[in-house]
Amino acid sequence: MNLPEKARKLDEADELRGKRAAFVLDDDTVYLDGNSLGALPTTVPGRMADVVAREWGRLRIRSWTESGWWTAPERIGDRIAPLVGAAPGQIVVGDSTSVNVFKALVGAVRMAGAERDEIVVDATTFPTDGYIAESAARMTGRRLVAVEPRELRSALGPRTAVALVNHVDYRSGRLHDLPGVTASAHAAGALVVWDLCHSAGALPVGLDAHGVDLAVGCTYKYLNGGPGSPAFLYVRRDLQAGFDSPLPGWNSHRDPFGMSPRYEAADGAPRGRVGTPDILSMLALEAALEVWDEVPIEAVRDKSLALTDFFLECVAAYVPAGRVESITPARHEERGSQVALRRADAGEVMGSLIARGVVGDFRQPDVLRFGFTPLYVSFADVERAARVLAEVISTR
Ligand SMILES: Cc1ncc(COP(=O)(O)O)c(C=O)c1O
Ligand SMILES: Nc1c(O)cccc1C(=O)C[C@H](N)C(=O)O
Repeated sequence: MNLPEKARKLDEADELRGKRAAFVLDDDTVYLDGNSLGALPTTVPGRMADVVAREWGRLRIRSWTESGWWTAPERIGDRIAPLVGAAPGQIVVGDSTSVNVFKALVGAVRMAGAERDEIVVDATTFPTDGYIAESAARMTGRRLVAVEPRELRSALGPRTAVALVNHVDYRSGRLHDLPGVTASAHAAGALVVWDLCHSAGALPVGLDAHGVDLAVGCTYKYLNGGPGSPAFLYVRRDLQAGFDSPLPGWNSHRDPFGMSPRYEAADGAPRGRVGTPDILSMLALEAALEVWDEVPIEAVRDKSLALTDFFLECVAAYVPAGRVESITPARHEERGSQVALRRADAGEVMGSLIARGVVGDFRQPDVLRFGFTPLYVSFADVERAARVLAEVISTR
């Protein structure tokens, strides 16, 4: 069977194929950039029109209560919860991932105790996490220790307050061992904060099952919340009472409208809130999450692995050996939902791919990054992307 035929067969058998119609996409483009900005779900424009015209335009201030604006951060957190394996009441939506990394790290250091004087961060982290961790370490008088992911488990010890780890590496697509690293952190008496930006909505995370302490993630990638949609913060239920937020804004007060000069933290997930939520973005995200109704995250993972396997197969068949090198692990247990190919002229190659309708990312210094969003990427897309990649490379 040739590869286009194989793609057709795989698409016919794909139980998620109907979900593509739930997104605004054009058939001329193969969109492999959902790990940077997810596509627009068809549920969003109508909902936004209603939020603006009726809830804001006509109800105005009444919408904080009558339209459920005030409680949106917790309500939408509960909608994300099953996708990352969390029971309700532990996730709050708001702010950016960067801000939530700060809250989680400083909150964890405060819970860990004074004798634990190190913050460990994975050395390959997405830059914002590293920058924030450095600042959090300076502010809390801790030492920042950057460790290669494969050495993380042995680096955790009696001095570790908290480790901040990316679940999936944004550049290589490597999936880190969340159960193993979490268990090692706990064995060392330390806490762990996971950055789920590249795994939430792409694969099962199992936050509760693995006893994760705190986690953060963005919602504009695999959760399709839109540009700059708010991030989320998970604090495990039994840690919530001890979570002392470094940004105790009035929205996290036990009685915000009491307007008391004395701060008293709210119970539960709302303790992670800060100031007034970004309602328009937040409600766009809520509408976007409707596409997940009746979609098991396990089915998404199965298709994701099938898509990345098929892409690697097509690249191997179409691109002459030695012209690209995959830096994404071949083993399923170590692979997220993207494939990263290394080539010295990756920037120019990605430019040509985009000009031919295959949209991925270039990441410094030499990485072609292709993200596979199982809800709307087809096997035919995958075959076409690999074929166009081979054409572009053959001209260089
Ligand atoms: C792993 C990771 N963390 C954090 C961020 C950024 O977070 P923010 O929402 O603050 O821009 C990204 C992507 O932008 C990311 O890939
Ligand atoms: N957040 C982004 C943005 O505001 C503009 C462009 C790209 C992004 C991204 O999300 C980048 C992404 N985190 C990455 O893994 O490279």
